[in-house]
Amino acid sequence: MSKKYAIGVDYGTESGRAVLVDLSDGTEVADHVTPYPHNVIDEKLPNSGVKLEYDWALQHPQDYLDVLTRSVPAVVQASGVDPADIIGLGIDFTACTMLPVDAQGQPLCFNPELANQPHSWVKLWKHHAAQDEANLINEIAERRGEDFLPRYGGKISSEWMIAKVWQILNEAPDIYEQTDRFLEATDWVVSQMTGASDIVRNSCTAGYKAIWHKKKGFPSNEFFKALDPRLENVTQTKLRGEVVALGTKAGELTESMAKLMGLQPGIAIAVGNVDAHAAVPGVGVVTPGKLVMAMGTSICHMLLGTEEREVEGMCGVVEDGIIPGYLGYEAGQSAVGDIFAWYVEQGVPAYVQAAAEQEGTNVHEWLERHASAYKPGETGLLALDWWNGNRSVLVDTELNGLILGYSLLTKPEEVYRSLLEATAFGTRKIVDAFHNNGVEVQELYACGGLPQKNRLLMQIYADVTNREIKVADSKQTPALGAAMFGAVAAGAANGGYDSIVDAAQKMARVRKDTFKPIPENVVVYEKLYQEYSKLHDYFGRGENDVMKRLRAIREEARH
Ligand SMILES: Nc1ncnc2c1ncn2[C@@H]1O[C@H](COP(=O)(O)OP(=O)(O)O)[C@@H](O)[C@H]1O
Ligand SMILES: O=C(CO)[C@@H](O)[C@@H](O)COP(=O)(O)O
Repeated sequence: MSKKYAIGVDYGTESGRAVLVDLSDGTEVADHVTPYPHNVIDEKLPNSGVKLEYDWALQHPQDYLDVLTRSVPAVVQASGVDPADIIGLGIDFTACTMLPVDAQGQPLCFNPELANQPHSWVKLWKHHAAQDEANLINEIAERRGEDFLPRYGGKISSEWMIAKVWQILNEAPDIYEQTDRFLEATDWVVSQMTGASDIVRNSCTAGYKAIWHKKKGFPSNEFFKALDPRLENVTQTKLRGEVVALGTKAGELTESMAKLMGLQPGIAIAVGNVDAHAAVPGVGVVTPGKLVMAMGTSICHMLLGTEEREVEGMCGVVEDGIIPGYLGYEAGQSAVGDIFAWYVEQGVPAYVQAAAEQEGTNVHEWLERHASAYKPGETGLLALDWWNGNRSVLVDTELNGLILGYSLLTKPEEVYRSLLEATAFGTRKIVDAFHNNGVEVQELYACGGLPQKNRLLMQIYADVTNREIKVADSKQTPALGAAMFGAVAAGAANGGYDSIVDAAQKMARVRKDTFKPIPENVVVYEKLYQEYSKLHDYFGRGENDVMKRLRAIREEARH
């Protein structure tokens, strides 16, 4: 039998990439990236120019289809593989990235009459403008003693489905009315490939992002009624749809999409998945004790467990949510690479840019090299990593960043180093929260763009957490994981696999080189972490709500 292949498509925040994978050993034969033509829409709507409010982050659904029709043919062509040997395709996505669709499954923003209404567009995961709704969801759920709250670390995030749906209802009831269903973008893109009129939802986003439970389903209608009487039946109406397990075949590729994607019609399309969750088998983790960090613009922390535990501020624990047979735990930091990008774009003096350019390197690399010359603690700086709020463990998007310890001698590379360290302290908070609450963390596994881009960052993470870090050998780990799920959807009988564990065992690899904690650094970072924790609690747990007061003053000033 000839070699068989699957394709994984990873939808990130700014681009989508396709990877064509050899199913015998996981070799990534070809990959191709399509930057989203409209990128993140956070200032004004395309065409109409309608201005967006603060904290909004939208996307254009056509950009997702462009990834399929540009990157997929590109990998098939570059690999020289016969499309007849490509047996399955899986996708993974940022989440909760959601959109309203009509009865035909078409995004409302495709309708020219609705395109000038911000609420008709895709809300990206980092759309944070539904915080008021999230606060009320939490208040009401707590008052009613809803048993789902502990599964989400005590708080439902404004990034998630219910808060976003409610924001649409509150601010654009007409759009809410015209919505047939609210879908995760990952499920919508799958439906576009399978042409299925009955759209299936994947258990991962349903569980982590829409408060769905394998045994209990969604929260009760009474709960939704208590939020808002207009939401009473939302789970039977606009959130309806069969919820199926990861690895399930959602359907088969349609003739028309096959033509556009350069594939054969009828191949297996797996149900959608989330980027971070797909990365777990992608890095070969199929057992507890190993925390996987998908490190990019943000970090998602993924961990398997055998018992349901309550962990402060975790994003969620979902049965079978990552690997069937285990409880999947997720936590996260909503900005990491994004913070470094902010500094490079907004904070670096011209002489650094000029020096980097002259040396033929990019500003990140220049800063990393110069920051590496410092010992832990030597900068005298300490930062709180809340440039995009705090996802875990405080679950509060209204917190902001802070850098302490500036002097007239402070150098840009010192600030950069303090930002790298701040994000490592944020990860340490998460590791401690799991480990101290009975969900063991023995080793760290890293994947995503950052481990390949910044060695200093990775060493700091090993030192701050005092744990060895293994790095994925794959450059595109979520896409590799997605391809594995595509192979599972196809099944062993067709040259794929019958379970994700089988697929991961054959196809995943980590690099030989690992990052090991350096004992003398660990000691200094322990001291700095204690200081970080004090600042974290002071500004983040209500002792001094100055960050929130500043926000309120800013809002007043803007209106
Ligand atoms: N050398 C570097 N060191 C640290 N961060 C970097 C470096 N180069 C780029 N970045 C950051 O990496 C992030 C992109 O990560 P990547 O994993 O490629 O994307 P995504 O999260 O969208 O999948 C950006 O936020 C960017 O600022
Ligand atoms: O929230 C999740 C997963 O639950 C991510 O999709 C979101 O943080 C975006 O991740 P990336 O920064 O694109 O890697």
